[in-house]
Amino acid sequence: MEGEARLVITCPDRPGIVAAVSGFLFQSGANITDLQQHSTDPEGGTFFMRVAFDTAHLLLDRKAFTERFQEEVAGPFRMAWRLGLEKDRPRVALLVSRQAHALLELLWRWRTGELKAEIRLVVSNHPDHRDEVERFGIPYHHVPVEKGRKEEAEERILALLEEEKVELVVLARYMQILSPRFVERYPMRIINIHHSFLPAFAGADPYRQAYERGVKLIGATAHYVTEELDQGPIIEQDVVRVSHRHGVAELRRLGRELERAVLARAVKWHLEDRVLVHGNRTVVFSE
Ligand SMILES: Nc1nc2c(c(=O)[nH]1)N[C@@H](CN(C=O)c1ccc(C(=O)N[C@@H](CCC(=O)O)C(=O)O)cc1)CN2
Repeated sequence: MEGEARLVITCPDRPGIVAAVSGFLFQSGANITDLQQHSTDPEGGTFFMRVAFDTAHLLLDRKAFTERFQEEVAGPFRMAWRLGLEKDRPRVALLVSRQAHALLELLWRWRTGELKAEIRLVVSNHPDHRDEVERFGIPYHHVPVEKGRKEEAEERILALLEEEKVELVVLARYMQILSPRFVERYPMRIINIHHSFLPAFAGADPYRQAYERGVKLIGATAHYVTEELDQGPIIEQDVVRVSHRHGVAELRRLGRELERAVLARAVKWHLEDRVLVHGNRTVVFSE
């Protein structure tokens, strides 16, 4: 629904949370269209909820709604929460290196309206994809990463992200390890597609690792980026069967299909406020 709002909540589990939230929304004249919840342990665990509702009334006074919710519900239940509106368009940057399949998948899904975001720029350490990106009407910034001068390159990228007030960074096969300084600027707001079924084959060239191991499944993993390479909270994964008949090139071809779909689903769910992080795990509320 174009006019939908969603409250996303994390709090200590206890009786009465759903009643308090749904009661508040009822009193506010809102009609709940979807409500999903999860508790890590009803006896003193952590409670997660995503409730979607119409916003006809909310558009009248978003400030008053949020102030009242904080005072009447979030404060008493010690909730961490956020309010997202379907009409919001988070500002997104896409980073890419040589391989463009994941980038182009995101651009196509953005163009068709599936990804409800404002893609403000594409940044790459290679010049290869300028023409394709500019055909989508999106600025392309080539920021080469010279050996031993990664910090300078990151400074340039961070300046571009800040200038565009970027809220989400997507690594669409961007093959540079981000420094702790970069990562801490965007906590749980950098999504990477790793080309293996993590935790198997973290690091570089996972398809060759998979071939040499003789696996019968290969996969792709979309995760939030943390300082530790490929260790961040997993958002989405998928696999495909392979066999002795597949060489490394064929594994890469089959893997690219997975990478495109897995990253697109992860970005879509993040944009729709469906992903909550708890430690190094995620709670993902389904479509
Ligand atoms: N801080 C983080 N940065 C990045 C992560 C991450 O999880 N944390 N994921 C990677 C993506 N990636 C695998 O999915 C990956 C990218 C790059 C490398 C790597 O060894 N890069 C070398 C340079 C290689 C080159 O120049 O071609 C390096 O950065 O020194 C390993 C894994 C993205 N960043």
